[in-house]
Amino acid sequence: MTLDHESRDLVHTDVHDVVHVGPVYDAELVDGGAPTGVLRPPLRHRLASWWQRSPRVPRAFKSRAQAVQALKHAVVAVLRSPFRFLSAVARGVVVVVRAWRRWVTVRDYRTAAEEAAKLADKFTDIRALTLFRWKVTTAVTVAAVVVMLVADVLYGARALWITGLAGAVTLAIAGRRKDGSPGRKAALAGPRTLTWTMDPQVLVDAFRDAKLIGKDETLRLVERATRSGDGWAMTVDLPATRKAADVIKHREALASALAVDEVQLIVERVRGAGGHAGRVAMWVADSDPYAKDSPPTPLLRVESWDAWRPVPFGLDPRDRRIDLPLVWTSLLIGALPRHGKTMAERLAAAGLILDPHARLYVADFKGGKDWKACEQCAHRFFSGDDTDHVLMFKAWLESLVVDVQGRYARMQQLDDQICPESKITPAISRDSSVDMPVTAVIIDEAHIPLEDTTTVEVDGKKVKLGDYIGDLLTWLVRKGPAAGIVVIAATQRPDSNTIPSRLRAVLGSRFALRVMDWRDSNIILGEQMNTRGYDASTLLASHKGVGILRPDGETSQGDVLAMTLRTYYMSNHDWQTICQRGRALREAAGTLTGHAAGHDTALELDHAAVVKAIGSSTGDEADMMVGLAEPLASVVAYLGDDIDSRAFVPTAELIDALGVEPTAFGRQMAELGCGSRRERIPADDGTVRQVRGYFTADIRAAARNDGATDGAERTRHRARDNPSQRTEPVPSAVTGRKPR
Ligand SMILES: Nc1ncnc2c1ncn2[C@@H]1O[C@H](COP(=O)(O)OP(=O)(O)OP(=O)(O)O)[C@@H](O)[C@H]1O
Repeated sequence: MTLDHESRDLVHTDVHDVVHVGPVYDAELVDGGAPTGVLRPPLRHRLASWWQRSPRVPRAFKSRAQAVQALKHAVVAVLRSPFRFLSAVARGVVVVVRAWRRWVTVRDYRTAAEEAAKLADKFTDIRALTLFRWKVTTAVTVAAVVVMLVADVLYGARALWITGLAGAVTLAIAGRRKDGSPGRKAALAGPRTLTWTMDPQVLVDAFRDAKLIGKDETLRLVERATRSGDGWAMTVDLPATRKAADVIKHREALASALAVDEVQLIVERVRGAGGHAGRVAMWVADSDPYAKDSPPTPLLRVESWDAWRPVPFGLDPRDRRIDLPLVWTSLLIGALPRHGKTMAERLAAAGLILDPHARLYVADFKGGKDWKACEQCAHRFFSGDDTDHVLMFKAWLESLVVDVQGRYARMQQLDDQICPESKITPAISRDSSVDMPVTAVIIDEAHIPLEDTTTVEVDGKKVKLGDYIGDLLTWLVRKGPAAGIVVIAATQRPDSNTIPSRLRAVLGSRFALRVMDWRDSNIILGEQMNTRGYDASTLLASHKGVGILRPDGETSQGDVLAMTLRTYYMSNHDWQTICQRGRALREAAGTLTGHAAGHDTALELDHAAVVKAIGSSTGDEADMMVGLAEPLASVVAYLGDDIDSRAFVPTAELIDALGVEPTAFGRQMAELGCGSRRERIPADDGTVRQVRGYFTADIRAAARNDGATDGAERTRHRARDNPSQRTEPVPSAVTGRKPR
C-alpha cells in the first residue's frame, strides 16, 4: 500500500457545528510486489541464527555454558593426560612383545602347517626359521645397545632421553585405545562407575554389554557428560534402527553395565523438535535419588490455587517439579498399604481445596483421621466403611450422574462464545449462575464400596451394590470430565476383581506406588507397562511416596508416557492449614455449601433417569456365576471383568492364582467344555512366547452352557467318581473378594 497524499479534513455535522477530526489519509492499493528486504532480519541476526544452528560450528562456541563445560573437559583431559600416556605405553609394550613373540615363534607358518596337517614335514624348516629369528633378535638387541652406548659417549644423556621418549611415543601409539587393543577388556575390570563420564568409549562398551547396540555399532555423542543436579547428564544418539524405547525397557541391564543401582539411572527419550526415536537422555545420580526427605508441598506458600492449573505433585529424581493436571481427567492411585497413597491423594486434593470455586465430595472409606480436616470445606463428606456409608456414596454418585446430565443440557443453551465446545471452561466453572463448578469426587480405599456384596434393587432388578457403584463410577469417569467432574480414587487392592476393567479403562491418570508384583502394577498403570520399563513392584519398600506416574496429557516435564517421582511431603499440620485456608477462601467467595455449611440435605433423585443414563450392565457376572461348577466358577470369579477385556489367559496364571493341581484342573475344565489351547503372547522380556491357556470366549461359552445345566448335579457326580481329584473352592483371599 502506498500513501498518495495526506490531507486534513473537516466533517460538517451541522451547518453551524464544525468538528475537527484530525488527519485523514487517502490511500490506494498498488501492486508493488512482495516487500523484499523490508522484513528480512538484519545480517547480524541471520549470522547469529546460522551460527547457533550450524552443525559445523562446535558446540563449545555456541553458548557460554557450553564453552565453560568444554573448558572443564579440556582441563580434565590435560590433568589426565600423563596417566593416559603411561597406560598407553604399557599397552604398547604388550602389543610389541606379543607381535615379537608371534614373529619369533613363526606362528603364522606353524598355524598354516598345522591346518594342512603337515607340521611334521615342516618341523625342520620351522625350527630353522625360529633359530634364525632368535639370532636376528639377538643381533638387533646387541646392535641397539651398542648404538646407544656410542651415542651416550658422543652426545651424553640427552641422546638416551630423546631415544627413550621417541620409543615411548611409538609404544603409546601402538597401545592407544582402539577396538581390539590388547588389555582393553580386563577379565576382572575395576569399578566402571563414572568412568563413562570421562571416556565415552566406556559408555559405548556398556551399551554393547547390555546388548542395546551390536558389536560393530557405536553411539553418537549429542551432549557430553555434564554435571546436572546431583548427577551426570548425557545425551546420545543410538545407531539407526535402534530405539530409545528399548533402552528404557532394558534400563536395568544398562545400569548393571554401568555399575550403578538401577534407581540411580534415569533414561528418557528426547521428544519434540530436538529429539527423535533414537535419541536418549541419560542421567546418573551420584547416590539413590529417592533416599532423601521430600520437601513440603509448594501449595503451602500460596494463598489460593486455580483448580485449572496442574497441581504440584512431586519431584522427579533430578529434583524437577512435576505438576499434575486434574481437570478434564481423573486419577487412580494404587499401592500396598502404608506406602503413601493417602499422601498422594491429599496432594492432588489440596490444589482443589485451595480453589474456592471447586466443589468437593470426600468419601473416606478408611475411616481414620486422614481426611477429617477437609470436612470444613467439603460439599459432601463422610468417614467410615459401613454399608450405610456405601449406600450414602451410591446416593452421591446417582446425584452426580443427574448433575452431569443437567450440565450437558445447560451447556447446549449457552451461546458459542461462552461455551465453544461441549466442555466446561474456567469461566463457566466460576460462574455461579450456571452452577457448573469443578467438582472433585475423592475416594480413599475405593475397593471397599466396589467390593460391597449387599443386594440392592436397581430398576426392579436385584444387583450387588459394589457392581452398581462400579457402573455409576464408570459412567461418571467417562462422561464427567468434560462437565467438570474429577474423580480421584485411591486403593490398596488394585486387583482385577476389585477395580473393574471397564472402570480402569477410562481412568485417565494413574499413579502406582509400590505394589506386590508386575500384574498389580499393570492393573494400575495399564497393560504391558512392565514390558515398557515401568513396573511399580521394583520400587523399594524404603522409598515412601515414590511411585510411577502415568499422566493423562502433558505434565510440566512435557509429553511423556510415564515417569518415576517422589511426592511432596504434607504433614498433618500442613494439611490442616491448607484445609483451613480452603474454608476461609470459600467463606470469602460465598461458595461454602453442603456439609461444610451445615446443609447435609437428603438427596432427591430420579432413580429411573440414573438407570437409563448408565445403561445398567450390572449383574451379568453374577448371573453367569449362578450354578457354575468348579473349577469354572473359580476361573470366572478370578477373571472378574477381565473376562470381557482379555482375550486369553495362560494356564500357568490360573494355576498360580487358584492354587489348584494342574492335571486335575485341565481335565475338569475340559469336561466342562473348555479345553486349553496354544497361543502366542508377549513375554516380560519383550519376546513372543507360545503358551498353553484358555481363550476367554471359550470360558464364557462354557460358563453359559454350564450355568444352563444343573451344575450342582454334575459336581456331585464328579466328586463321587473321583474324590481324590476334587478341586477345592477358591478361598476369598485368592479371588480377592472380601467376605462381608
Ligand atoms: N513423599 C513422602 N515422603 C516421605 N514420607 C512419606 C511420603 N509419602 C508418604 N510418606 C509416609 O508414608 C507413610 C504412609 O503414608 P500414607 O498414610 O499416605 O500411606 P497409605 O498407603 O495411604 O497407607 P494406608 O494403606 O494405611 O492407607 C506415612 O508415614 C507417610 O508419612
